[in-house]
Amino acid sequence: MKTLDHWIGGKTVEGASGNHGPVTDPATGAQTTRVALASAEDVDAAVAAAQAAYQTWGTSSLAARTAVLFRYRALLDAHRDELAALITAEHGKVHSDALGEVARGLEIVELACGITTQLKGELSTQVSNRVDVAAIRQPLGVVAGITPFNFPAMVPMWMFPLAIACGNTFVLKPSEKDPSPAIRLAELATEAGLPDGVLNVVNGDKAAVDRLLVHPDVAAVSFVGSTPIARHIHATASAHGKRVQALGGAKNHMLVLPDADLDAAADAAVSAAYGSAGERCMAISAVVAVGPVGDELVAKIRDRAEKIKIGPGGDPASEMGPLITRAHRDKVASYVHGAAEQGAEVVLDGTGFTVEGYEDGHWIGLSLLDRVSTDSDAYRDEIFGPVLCVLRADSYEDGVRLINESPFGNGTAVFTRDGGAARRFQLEVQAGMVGVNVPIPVPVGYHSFGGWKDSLFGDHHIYGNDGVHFYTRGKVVTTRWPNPEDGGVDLGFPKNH
Ligand SMILES: NC(=O)c1ccc[n+]([C@@H]2O[C@H](COP(=O)([O-])OP(=O)(O)OC[C@H]3O[C@@H](n4cnc5c(N)ncnc54)[C@H](O)[C@@H]3O)[C@@H](O)[C@H]2O)c1
Repeated sequence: MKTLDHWIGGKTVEGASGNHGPVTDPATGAQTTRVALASAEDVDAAVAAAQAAYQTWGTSSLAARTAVLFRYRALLDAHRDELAALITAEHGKVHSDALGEVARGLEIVELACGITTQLKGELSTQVSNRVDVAAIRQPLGVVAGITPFNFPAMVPMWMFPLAIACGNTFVLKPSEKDPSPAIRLAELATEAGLPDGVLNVVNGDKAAVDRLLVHPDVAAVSFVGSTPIARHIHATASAHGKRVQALGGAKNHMLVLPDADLDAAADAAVSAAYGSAGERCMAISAVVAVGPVGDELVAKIRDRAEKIKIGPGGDPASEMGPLITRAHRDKVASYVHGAAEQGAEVVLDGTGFTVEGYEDGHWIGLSLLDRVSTDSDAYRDEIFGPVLCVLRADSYEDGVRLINESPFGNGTAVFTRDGGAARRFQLEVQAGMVGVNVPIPVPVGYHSFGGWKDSLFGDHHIYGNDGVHFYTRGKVVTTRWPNPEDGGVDLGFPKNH
């Protein structure tokens, strides 16, 4: 069995606590790895390494940082398959989804290479009185990143490449359920020439996070995970004077208007609801069908969903893998059973499903629930599994009201051919990311990623321009140059200008 330790100061470090937790292969249910669970002492060692590295990295040139990031990008590119295999082995998602995850993470590394241009600052020269005003952005120091299990490579890559491009050093605490990709990302960063201590990984659970949140040398915390933990992280780290961005959970809706292309809407609903077994913060988990199209849409979704092949992520024939843990699988199943008791029509029931030869895996099939009550737990809670709820609305207004009543506000989409309705939806819906005729509106390019309401605590979305602002702070330097007789330059404008 593999043992996974911490990565501190550019090398593997065994935990002082000696405590370990299990990592299982979700397809077999068998433990494959024992992962170190950090004590406060281990966290302190990682923060100390990051703080020491910051003394030089924080003032290194933008060109030097960018050069490392370019080399890192090339190394990651060469290790796509290896990283994807690590993801599949511990998370369970199918290899093609794991490759897609690595590709998305790589995009952010590329953005980090380019985004350092935003750090060049602005200068305004008030030549008349020999005053220069320079607005610059500087790094914060040591940043802690705490990440969820569902994108064990991509979410860390949303954070540390940009944070270190901005001159910070980083301590990452990945999910204890699938920690190997994060350790590999750190090893490759060292191989690319990142100085020791700039990126550190402490493995562990709540105890490690508790220490990071109060550590006096941690300047900022980036968190991605569930809403209750995001709320707690934001409150605790803020109370200890840290800058915090905490992205939470979601219940993403898709509004299907009567004029929509129903085949396109059904394709989108199926890929967005059941892709990666629904373990995505951008998964569509509620479709709101407006007017008479509901029955036809449900039939189209059912026909497509029934064809999805479920199996081990490493099998190229599999289109959907298992869930992360057995306990999570059982919880998802209980939502399906509860919805039926609370009046939903169960069109597809994925509970009780198993894969021959892999009976101990964390399997569940696809569930499709129609006419779900807005009071039911299946509708109100984030299920984070392959369960799609369908609701009916009488009108566009009725549908948008329903969506806006959700406490979550991560992503949402509308399917329609009516440009006016689409535009109205973009403006009226309460969510951080909105799609028109697209299943999952994940921003790319220099745009940032983040939600509204209970899907985000803190002011900044992640990566993109918001990321640069989060990982830096502004400083304005005003300089009055000496009098001409002291060697200054006076271009002859009135002295009182
Ligand atoms: N908004 C987004 O961009 C986004 C992206 C991906 C995942 N998510 C959300 O993440 C969740 C799934 O991931 P998860 O189950 O790993 O989330 P989680 O909240 O259980 O765990 C996230 C991280 O917090 C740590 N943690 C857990 N409990 C803690 C506690 N009590 N105190 C301190 N730290 C604690 C975990 O070790 C992990 O590193 C879903 O809710 C999903 O929507 C959100």
